[in-house]
Amino acid sequence: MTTVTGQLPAAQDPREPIDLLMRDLRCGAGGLPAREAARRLVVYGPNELTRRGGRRWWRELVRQLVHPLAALLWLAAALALVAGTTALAVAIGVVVIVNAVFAFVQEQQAERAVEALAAYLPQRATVLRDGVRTAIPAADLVPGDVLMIEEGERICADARLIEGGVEVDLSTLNGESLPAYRSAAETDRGGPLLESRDLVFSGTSCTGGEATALVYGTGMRTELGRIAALTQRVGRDESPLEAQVKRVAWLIALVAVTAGLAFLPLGTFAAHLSTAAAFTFAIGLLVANVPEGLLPTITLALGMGVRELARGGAVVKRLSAVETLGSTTVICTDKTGTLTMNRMRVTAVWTRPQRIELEPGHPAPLAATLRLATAAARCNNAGLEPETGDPTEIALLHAAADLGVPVDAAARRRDRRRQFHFDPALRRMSTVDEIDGEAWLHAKGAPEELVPLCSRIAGATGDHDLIGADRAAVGAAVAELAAHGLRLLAVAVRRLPPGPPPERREDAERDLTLLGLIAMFDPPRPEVAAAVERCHTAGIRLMVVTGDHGLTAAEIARRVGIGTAETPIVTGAELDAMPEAQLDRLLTDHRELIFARSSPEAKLRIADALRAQGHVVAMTGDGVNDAPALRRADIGVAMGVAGTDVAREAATMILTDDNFATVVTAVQAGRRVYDNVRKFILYIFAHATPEVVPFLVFALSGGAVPLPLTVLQILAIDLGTETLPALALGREPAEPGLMQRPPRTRGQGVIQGRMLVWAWAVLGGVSALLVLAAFLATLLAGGWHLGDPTGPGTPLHLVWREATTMTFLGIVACQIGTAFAARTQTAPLRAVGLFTNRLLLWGVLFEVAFAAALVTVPALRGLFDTAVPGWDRLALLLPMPFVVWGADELWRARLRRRDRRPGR
Ligand SMILES: Nc1ncnc2c1ncn2[C@@H]1O[C@H](COP(=O)(O)OP(=O)(O)OP(=O)(O)O)[C@@H](O)[C@H]1O
Repeated sequence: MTTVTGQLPAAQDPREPIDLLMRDLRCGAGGLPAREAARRLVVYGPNELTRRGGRRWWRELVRQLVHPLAALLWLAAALALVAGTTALAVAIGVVVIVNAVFAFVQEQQAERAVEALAAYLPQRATVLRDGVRTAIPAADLVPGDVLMIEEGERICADARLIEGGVEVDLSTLNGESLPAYRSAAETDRGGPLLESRDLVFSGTSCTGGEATALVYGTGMRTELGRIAALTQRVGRDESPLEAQVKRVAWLIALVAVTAGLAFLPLGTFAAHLSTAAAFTFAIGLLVANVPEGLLPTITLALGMGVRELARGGAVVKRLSAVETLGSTTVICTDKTGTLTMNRMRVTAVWTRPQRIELEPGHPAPLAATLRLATAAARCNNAGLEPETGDPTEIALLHAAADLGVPVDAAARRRDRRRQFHFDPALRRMSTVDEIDGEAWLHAKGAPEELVPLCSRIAGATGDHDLIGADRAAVGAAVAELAAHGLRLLAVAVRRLPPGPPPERREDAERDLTLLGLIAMFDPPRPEVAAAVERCHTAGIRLMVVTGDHGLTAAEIARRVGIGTAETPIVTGAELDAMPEAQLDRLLTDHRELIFARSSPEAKLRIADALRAQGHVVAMTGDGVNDAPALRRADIGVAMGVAGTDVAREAATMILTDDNFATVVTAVQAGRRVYDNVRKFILYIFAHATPEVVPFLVFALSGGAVPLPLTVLQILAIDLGTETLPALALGREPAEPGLMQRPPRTRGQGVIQGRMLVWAWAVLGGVSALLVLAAFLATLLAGGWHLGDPTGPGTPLHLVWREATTMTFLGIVACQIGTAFAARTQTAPLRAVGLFTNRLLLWGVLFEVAFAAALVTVPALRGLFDTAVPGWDRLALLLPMPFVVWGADELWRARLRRRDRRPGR
């Protein structure tokens, strides 16, 4: 190994001859010593892109102050100023600013929730340190490191290949979608750096092959770092929910403006107000009804959803995913590692002369069995001390060791001459190994793939031609073992003719001698059965799409509750031959299906067919080839542990525990967040009726009934007392029955007719009646008669102030009832418990304190035209929340009865 001097490498040309580059980087092919790497890390800094911080947040804040709804409010403030009501103009100005700050904080929080996700998925890289393969966090890579690149990995630094060749997807750097081949054997001295055929770059991914490379640029000193200034911020897409709410917000703003304008003639001609007063009320109506706070509140709720999902093991990349998850109708899941634990154990070894169950005290293996175990240990890339590599191969090594066959990794590496990697499409791999001067091909793979390549089979007395009877025996063994849910591998060998080993796979993997079968068990994850059950009650369909044998998949699926004996098993070959119409029929006729021996293309086809039928599809995958299907599904789900970086990049959601149950939990969380958004929209909408009706009464009575509520009081409700309870509703726990109802249909709006009727007519209607009754009762009790003047200086002015205070406090009281009513959509409140949302209790306390301050603090009293009502009046307020909430309970009970009626 090269000794590293105390000096730091100077800037170098990555295309100079490799020995010069190594000299410049002061490193060798054996990698850096760990201590030198640590020192370089201090000097070069972590291998990360630094954010351009600075004044960005200012821009965000200003954006909140000038967005169209805020502009509308500014206009209202200007009009108020023109109308001579400076206090109102100032109040509106304050409202816009407070709102902007609020929205800014909410959006920042939501954004931070998404950004914090990176911590859940640390990128790792494999390097040689002190000559030993070591996995390190990608952030610790330094120039001079020797990096090992494998298929499916994201390349995390700029590097020069020193061995091997890889296909890389450079699309992040040059937008080119076709993979490029990069090889240590090529050299390019001139031309653009990105096109050099022996260089690979940070931010790209390896889609095939493997290579060793020398890192020369990390962090901001990479090609990606150079263009990072343009791409640093992850784009924030607007979710359909946000787009919908934005549309509704605009619609309501339009209604508010129209209502405000309509009030002008109504106020001046019907209520005989002065133009200035009519203006003031019109502005009040407008300000009260423009739902400027709605959107940031929804963004925050989605952001909180993202954070909560991440804690539960599901990292989503976009806010909108939370919402899509909630409407998932089909989950297409693979089997190994998702439904099962990916903890393989060989249970049986089958050869033509002997079948051994690998239990303690199993019989001594015959020569044929030992030969099979030896081949399986050769054609293997795993290690036992410590356990490294693919769980299938680790299990094979354990079995081989158990049968007394040597499994030493160093010896295996020493004898290996060539390897044909495991190809998920071919479902087999092979190695060429030199044993006692002879070259042998060792192959293992799915029996359907490997047996057709065999012309001979190992028997009790030596090898013989593979005849019909042997094929039948192998077929029977496969069927029998797979029906027990066992995963099967066939193992074969071939003695190669002298000379260099074949270059091409097809030339090597032929004329094989079948040694036998290995059966292994991969236990289902214990939590999966309950998750499957949850899917069943929630009306979510399940499809198993696996690379494994149909019978194995069907048995494992049956054990976790997916499918029955009648569930069709469709193999990859059958699917390939199936016309679209037949596939569509199959998907319509069966709620659950098993797609076995399926290819990544099959996944894509299934996802497309399901989506064309209107389904919202969540699809799991972990390989490089799964990326297109993951992109095409509504929710692509990649595995955080076993998945490749390429799959993770294509996915919308990454499971940090690879567990199917987590997908279901995420769907549940998605449903809950969506529900909660509806809850606070309901709550915010409900106040419109009790706020608008008093104005109408005033206007329609031609001013004979004095104004029951002032503009500033409306502002105090909408932008003061209600804010915290609305936010708290976004944190409601899941409502009972959340996973007992069918998924919502694609395109179903978040705001529906039934909900508006509920908000405006039921909750709002009852509230309006109550507050008007309290207002009129206070006026009448104070000696007022219809038409009596109540303006400043009149004898009844104080009575009117007391009465408006009652309207104001009445609305606050009713909204407390509404908040509790909004907590459930159909279930009775007792089913969720009164005290289960602590935040809401705090919100209500704030609401009461805020309202009390407006009524009791003398300075505020003057501004808001309030007065302290007597105890007898206050007592009128007490039942109000209960009446609103009670009316709502009755309404919900009616809905429950209707939904239960047969035929619904
Ligand atoms: N390391 C390996 N060497 C040779 N053959 C293998 C190896 N791993 C798997 N196979 C064979 O390829 C088949 C498909 O494996 P693949 O990994 O594509 O799917 P799977 O893990 O069985 O299922 P799923 O798609 O549900 O994760 C296996 O059933 C097995 O027969």
